Amino acid sequence: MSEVRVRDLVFAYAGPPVLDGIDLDVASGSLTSLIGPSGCGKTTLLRLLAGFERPSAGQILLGDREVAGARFVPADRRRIGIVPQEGALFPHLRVADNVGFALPRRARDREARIAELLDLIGLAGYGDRYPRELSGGQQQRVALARALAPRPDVVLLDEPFASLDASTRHEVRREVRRALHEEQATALMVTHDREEALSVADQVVVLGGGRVAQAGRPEEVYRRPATAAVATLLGRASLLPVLHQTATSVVCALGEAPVGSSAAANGPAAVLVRPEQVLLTPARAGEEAAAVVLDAELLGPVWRVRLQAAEHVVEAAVSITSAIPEVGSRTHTHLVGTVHLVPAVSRGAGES
Ligand SMILES: Nc1ncnc2c1ncn2[C@@H]1O[C@H](COP(=O)(O)OP(=O)(O)OP(=O)(O)O)[C@@H](O)[C@H]1O
Repeated sequence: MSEVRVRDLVFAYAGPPVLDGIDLDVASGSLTSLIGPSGCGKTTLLRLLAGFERPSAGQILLGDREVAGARFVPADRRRIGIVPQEGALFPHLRVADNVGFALPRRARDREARIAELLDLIGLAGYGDRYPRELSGGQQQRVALARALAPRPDVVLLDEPFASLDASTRHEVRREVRRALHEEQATALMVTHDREEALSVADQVVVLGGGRVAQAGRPEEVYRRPATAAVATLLGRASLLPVLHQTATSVVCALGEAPVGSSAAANGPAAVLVRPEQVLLTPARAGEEAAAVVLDAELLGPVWRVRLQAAEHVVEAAVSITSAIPEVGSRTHTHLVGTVHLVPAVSRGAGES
């Protein structure tokens, strides 16, 4: 499998550029998830990588091979495997023939490769079935096997789990990740789902405004987002003004916390507070406290508690095993661990 390199890629359909200077690296044998607001150009970028569109400017390299730039290699000569959202299998072909579709009919190792892939996706023995006899999750695994069969240089997955229900989704994405790793596939996956983007990938790339807003390891982009927009795209977040700052700590409406990192070295900053960082201690009768409980919503393992702290509404995640904070009650707040600072945006713009 090859690494993918994209340099200063520009693309426009008819009006202004949808992609306006994309730089991207995907290491050989790794999985990158691509996430961004709706309409930011994720699918367009996949189409450019696949060779379905020609860039207006810039370069795409698969390994050492330039496929777009000074020259243009068409889609059928790029050695790229594609896993679309759903409905990708040929309904009239059995599972084995779907998997072997891109393998030459007379190839000596055709049957062995099909068997190997069915085994890889946990569907050994399903080769004689038709797609309609499989569940949605099994169909998506077959679509992956079909994309991997000819040992492509790169695999592109366009929201491959979007049509699956929540419980199947978890299992199928774990399976797909394992299969991609076992095949040492270089893969790029578009997703709308922040949890999916963070949980399956070696690298998360966030698109916004036609460019790469941030690229990094999942934990890095979640914990140390470059901007308020990246922070809120990847998880629940409150962005609070800095009330006071020393060399090592900040004070905000929820109290004081040490600063762990900052993406706002050159200007005004906001404090990024994730719900899981906010610890609540109910105030005793008559005691002054920083926040008032507005409401609480059960999400399963945690309560999502909304608090009013000064003029800000802030979210806290309270474990189901703790006491439920009473609506209207006052509570002390404590920030767990260090906080990260992002460049301040106009009020309300980055809150979720
Ligand atoms: N064939 C097309 N012709 C003209 N404009 C298009 C075409 N396809 C997409 N666009 C526009 O290009 C922009 C990017 O679309 P794209 O589908 O790549 O975004 P996306 O990030 O994948 O969106 P979503 O998350 O909603 O699937 C959008 O504004 C879209 O309306």
